[in-house]
Amino acid sequence: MASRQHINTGRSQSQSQGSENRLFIKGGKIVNADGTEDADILIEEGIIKEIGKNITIPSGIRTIDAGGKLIIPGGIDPHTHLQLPFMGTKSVDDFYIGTKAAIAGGTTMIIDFVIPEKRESLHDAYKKWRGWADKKVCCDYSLHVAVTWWSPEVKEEMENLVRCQGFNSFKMFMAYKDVLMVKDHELYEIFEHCKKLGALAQVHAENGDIIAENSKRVFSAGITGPEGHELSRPEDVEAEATHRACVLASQVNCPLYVVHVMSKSAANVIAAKRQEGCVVFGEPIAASLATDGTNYWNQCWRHAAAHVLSPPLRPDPTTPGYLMDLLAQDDLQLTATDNCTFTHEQKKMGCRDFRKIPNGVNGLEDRMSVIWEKGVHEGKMDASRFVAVTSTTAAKIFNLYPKKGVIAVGSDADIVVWDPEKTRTISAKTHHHATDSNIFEGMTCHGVPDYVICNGRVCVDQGQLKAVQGFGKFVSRKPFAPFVYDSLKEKDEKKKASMIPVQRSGFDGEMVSKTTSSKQSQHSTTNGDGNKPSNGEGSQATNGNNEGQANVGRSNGSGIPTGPDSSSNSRSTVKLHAPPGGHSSGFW
Ligand SMILES: O=C1CCNC(=O)N1
Ligand SMILES: [Zn+2]
Ligand SMILES: [Zn+2]
Repeated sequence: MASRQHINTGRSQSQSQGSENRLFIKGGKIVNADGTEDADILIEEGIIKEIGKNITIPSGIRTIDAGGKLIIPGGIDPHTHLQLPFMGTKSVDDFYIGTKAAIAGGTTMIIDFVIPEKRESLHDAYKKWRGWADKKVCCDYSLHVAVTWWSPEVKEEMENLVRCQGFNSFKMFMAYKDVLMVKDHELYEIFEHCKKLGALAQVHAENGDIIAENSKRVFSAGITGPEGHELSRPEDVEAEATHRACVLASQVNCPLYVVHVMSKSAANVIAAKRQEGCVVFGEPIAASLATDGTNYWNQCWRHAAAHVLSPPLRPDPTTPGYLMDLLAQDDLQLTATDNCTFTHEQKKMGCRDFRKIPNGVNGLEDRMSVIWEKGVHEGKMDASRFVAVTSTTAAKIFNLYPKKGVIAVGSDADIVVWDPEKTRTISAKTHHHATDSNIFEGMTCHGVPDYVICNGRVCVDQGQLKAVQGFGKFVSRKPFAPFVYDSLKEKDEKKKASMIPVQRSGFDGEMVSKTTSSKQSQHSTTNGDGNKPSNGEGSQATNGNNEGQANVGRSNGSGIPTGPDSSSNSRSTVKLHAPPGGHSSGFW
C-alpha cells in the first residue's frame, strides 16, 4: 500500500474551497497500483488527510457512502491536444469542454502539448497555451513542449523551460515532414540535451520521409479515401521509426517515451528494447486498445474519416487485444488518448484527398471505461494494474507522484468512486465532447464513475456532472524523475568505465604483436572500441573471423565495451558478431 506521507501541494484553502472543503468517503475498497485496502478517507482543503477504519468524523462534513465500490486515483491522461491549431483548422474540444468530458469519465488530470510552429519561440508558444488553458480547465493540467525545430536558441529555451517553468518532457515528431518533423541528427542533439536537463524525450514515431513518398503514390493511384491514410503509413513505417528512436536515444542514454503506440510491430520493438535494458516507455491509447483500422474500409466515408489519426489504427483486428496483453504484462506501460477531435464538417476538408483529413479522434471521456472493459472485465489485468496504467505510472514518469496518481495521506484528493459492475453504452449522442462522432460508438463498457472528486471538489455527484470551468490549476514538474532517471545511472557508469582510449606505442603503422593476455595489452589487435578490426578499419591484423565471445551488457573488466545492456535479464553470454567498428550499444 502506498506510503502515507504528508505532501505540501501548495494549493491554498480558497482554491480548494469548492462546494465542500471537507469530505468523508466511507465503506469503499481503496485500489492503488501497489495494493488494495478496505478503509475510509478524510479529505480537507483538497488534500487526503487521513486513511483508516476508525476515523473520527468531524461534524457537519459531507459523507459519501462508497459501500461495494472501488476507490481509485483519478485518471491521468498524459496525451491530449485540446483546441490545437492543426492542419488548417483547430480541434473542437477546448480546455473547458475537453476537461469536462475527462472528468465525466473519471480522468482528473491531463497533460496537453505546447506545439510551436517551426521558427516560433518555445517560450512564446508556452505562454500562448497557458493563456488558452488556465481560465478554462475544470481539472488540474500540465504541458509537454514539442521541439519542432532545432537551433541554439531552442536549446537555450528548453533549458529555461526546465529550470524556470517546471517542464520535464519534450516531444519530437519524426513525421509531418516540413511541418513538425525533425531530422535524425537533430533528434540526436535534442536527446542529448534532454538527458543533460533531466527531461524525458517523447517521440511521435513514424518515418516522415516514407509517408511523404507513399502518400503521393497512393493518391496518384486514385485512392483518395480514408483507406489511403493507412495504406500510406503501414505499421512497418511506425516500427522502423520506433526502433530508430530507441537506437538514437541509447547512443546518448536518454530516456525515451514513445507516444500513441498503434501497432504490434512498434510494441514489439519497445518490448525488445526494454528487455535489452533500455529505458523506454510505450503508450498505447484508448483507440489502439479498443478499435482497429478496418474502419478505414467502411462504406460510409464519414465513419471511416472519423477514425483517421496518426499513426493510424491498424487493419489487423487482433491488434487491440495484443496491445492490451502487452500492457497487462508491462511490456507497454501506460495509456493515454491523443484526444484531438474534429467534427464531420472539419473532416470533410479531406473529402477528396485523405491527406487533408484532419488527424485526430476522441478518447478523453471514455478511456477509463474502455480500458476497464477490455482490460479488467475481460480478465487481462487486475484493478491495481488498471490504476497503474490509467494514473500511477503517468504520475511517476512525469514526476507528479505522489502528489498525483495515488490514494495516500498528503496526496491531492483526486479520487474516483468506481462502480465496476455498472455499464454504460458509449455514444456521440450522450458524450460530453464537442465533436459529432465517437470512435467507440455503441460499445457497452463495464466500469462507470459514481463520484469524481477533483482536489476535494465533487465534480461528478452520483453520476451527475458538476465540473467547474477554471477550477483546475497548472501543475509544474521537476526534472530527473526518479522513476525515469534512477535506472539510467548504472548504464551511465558502465559506459564511462568502458570509454577508455587504447594506448598505442607508435604511429609508424607496423604490425602490432598479438594480444597475449586476456586484458587489453599495450599492443592490442583490437580497434578503439574493443572490436576486432574489419575491412579497412584500424590495423589490418588478420585473426580469422570477426566473431568473438562477449558478455553482452556487462563490462568484461578490460574496458572493452560490449553489446546492448542486457544485464537486466537472464540472457547468458551470447556469441556475437563483432560490430564493424561501431559501438553496438552506443556511447555517451
Ligand atoms: O500526432 C498527432 C497530432 C494530432 N493528431 C494525430 O492524430 N496525431
Ligand atoms: Zn503524435
Ligand atoms: Zn498526439
